Amino acid sequence: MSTFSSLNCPSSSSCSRIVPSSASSSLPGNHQRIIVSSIPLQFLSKKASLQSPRNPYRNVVCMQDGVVAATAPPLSNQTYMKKLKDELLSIPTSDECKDAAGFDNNEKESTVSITVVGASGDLAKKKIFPALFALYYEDCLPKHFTVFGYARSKMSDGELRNMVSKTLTCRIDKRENCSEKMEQFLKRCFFHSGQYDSLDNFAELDKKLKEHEGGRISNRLFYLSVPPNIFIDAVRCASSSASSANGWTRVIVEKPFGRDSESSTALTRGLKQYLVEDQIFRIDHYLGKELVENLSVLRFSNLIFEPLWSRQYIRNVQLIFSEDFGTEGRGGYFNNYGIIRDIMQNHLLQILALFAMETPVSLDAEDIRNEKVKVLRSMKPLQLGNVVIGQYKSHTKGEITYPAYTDDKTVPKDSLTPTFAAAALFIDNARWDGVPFLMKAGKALHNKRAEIRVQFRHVPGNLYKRNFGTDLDGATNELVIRVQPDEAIYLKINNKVPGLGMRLDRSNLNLHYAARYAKEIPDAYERLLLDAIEGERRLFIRSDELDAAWELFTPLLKELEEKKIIPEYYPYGSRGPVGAHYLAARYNVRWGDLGAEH
Ligand SMILES: NC(=O)C1=CN([C@@H]2O[C@H](COP(=O)(O)OP(=O)(O)OC[C@H]3O[C@@H](n4cnc5c(N)ncnc54)[C@H](OP(=O)(O)O)[C@@H]3O)[C@@H](O)[C@H]2O)C=CC1
Ligand SMILES: O=C1O[C@H](COP(=O)(O)O)[C@@H](O)[C@H](O)[C@H]1O
Repeated sequence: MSTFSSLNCPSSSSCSRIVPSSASSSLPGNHQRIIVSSIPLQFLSKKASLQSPRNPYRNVVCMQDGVVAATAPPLSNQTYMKKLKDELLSIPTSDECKDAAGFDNNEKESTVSITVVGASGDLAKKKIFPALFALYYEDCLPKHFTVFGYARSKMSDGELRNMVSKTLTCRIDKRENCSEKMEQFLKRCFFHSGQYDSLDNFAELDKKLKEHEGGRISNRLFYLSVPPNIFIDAVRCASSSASSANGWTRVIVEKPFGRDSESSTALTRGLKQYLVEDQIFRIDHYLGKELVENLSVLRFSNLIFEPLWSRQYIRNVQLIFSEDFGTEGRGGYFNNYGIIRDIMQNHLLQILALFAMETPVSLDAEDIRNEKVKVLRSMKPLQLGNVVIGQYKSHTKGEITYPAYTDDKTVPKDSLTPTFAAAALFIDNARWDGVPFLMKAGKALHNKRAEIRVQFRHVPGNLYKRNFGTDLDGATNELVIRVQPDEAIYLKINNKVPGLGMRLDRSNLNLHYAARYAKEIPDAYERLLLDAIEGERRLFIRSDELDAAWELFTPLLKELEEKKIIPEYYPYGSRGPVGAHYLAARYNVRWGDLGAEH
């Protein structure tokens, strides 16, 4: 354990001398600041009156006796520790611990304005406003913040509030002051109607933002929740007419980031005419999901997994996404993209990269993203022969007839767009050579699920071989990380059935989140919005990652379209095309989600 303390500091802002020490010394106002590395937060926070709104990597706690402390994660390098120390020392010594926790030194003088561009749309209503409210409800937003909705639709502030209020919920419903909090939150929400390509309309927005900022340092976050063809216009106008003059300006960009390498490069080039890379936050909401974030913790903070994490012990890895509903309502968008672009090229590939990367130098965003890029660049572009595509067709079950994909009025009757795909990918590096990474994603299947399955090799010279019968594959260990629903991590092991005989069965060592943790899991958008406000880029996609991801998929996507490959049709609500089984069988793999007990 390394402990640091600040010595002889006349005031917090002039504090610059930090020496490693086993104990911290006092600061004016009976406050002390210590940074402790590699100590789980619960040991520090026993006496805590308030824990930082976030995050495991920058925990700042305020203790009742006035001690302000931060934990640094294991693996933190010197640069990270230095940054953390500087940050901690810049926290004002004030009795208002709350203000100090997690926010920057200028909290009292600065504001954050969040503008949701496309505020009248589906994503804004469904995800963005509710996530912002949840952050407010949890006291995670800075003291001075304003939310602006921006869209072409005409709406008054009251109408926006009315629209937003319909989708707000109190995630932690035991709190009594929920409706009061909603009222307070809605009072911070405003609307400005304007065109996405109008410098004047954004200048009007700027004027309104300034009125709310009241002369404080202004930090501005624009969330582009509009169709992709509008991204560049909106960024041009926001950056030219409504950038912050004295604080930061950041832009969250929603997927799709293009539809192939060329269009993605053009989009990046377009954005970079007006923004630098550090201002662009490309969101992939799967990176904000609790169990995806936990992947690195599981792997790098437990001795038992990392030594097994290679071709030596792992037979195959499966990344599975399924939804039990079709593209209802989004057919117009979906038909131009298809499931490979919608889910595989981003969500599943991001999970794969996190899963397979080498240990990063530190938990800094750049170190993690560097490792992810290396994985992506070590992969071979996908071959048509390693892919199966499908499309759902109508199916009648009892009284109910479920529609075919092409029954959607916004989808052409002869559409070949895949709503299902399975693929085998390979990473050409020393750790993963020859290990199939199988992906499967589909809409209108029999269940809704996202999971990672790791199937281990056979036990060499297994003494209990004869107890397993002929199905040796069925007896190998499997680690399942269920991202959703009903989050869980379980490991399938072989176990002796209690009794006088020697019968083995398969059991699960099961970490079931609902049973283990009382706290509800935050929505991915909450985590990502807070990260963007805090300038934490770890969970956002860097442009070179995006380029590498498109390079893997673009040749295949072109070939599918040029050759007009016909998808295998599967009934709505089924387990998908049988072709997916043949693809897996080619690599001696069985899909783990389709077994008798999974
Ligand atoms: N909805 C979802 O679940 C998800 C969406 N996304 C992405 O997020 C972004 C927003 O999605 P979503 O809210 O569904 O999109 P919408 O189609 O609902 O569009 C959002 C808003 O943009 C404006 N708009 C729509 N079409 C046009 C157009 N052709 N020209 C100008 N303005 C238009 C409309 O506002 P107005 O007319 O008032 O200006 C609309 O309310 C998209 O990039 C989408 O791909 C990503 C993941 C999931
Ligand atoms: O990005 C997308 O994700 C959703 C699934 O997200 P989830 O968090 O509900 O699992 C998917 O329905 C949509 O097609 C896709 O664009």
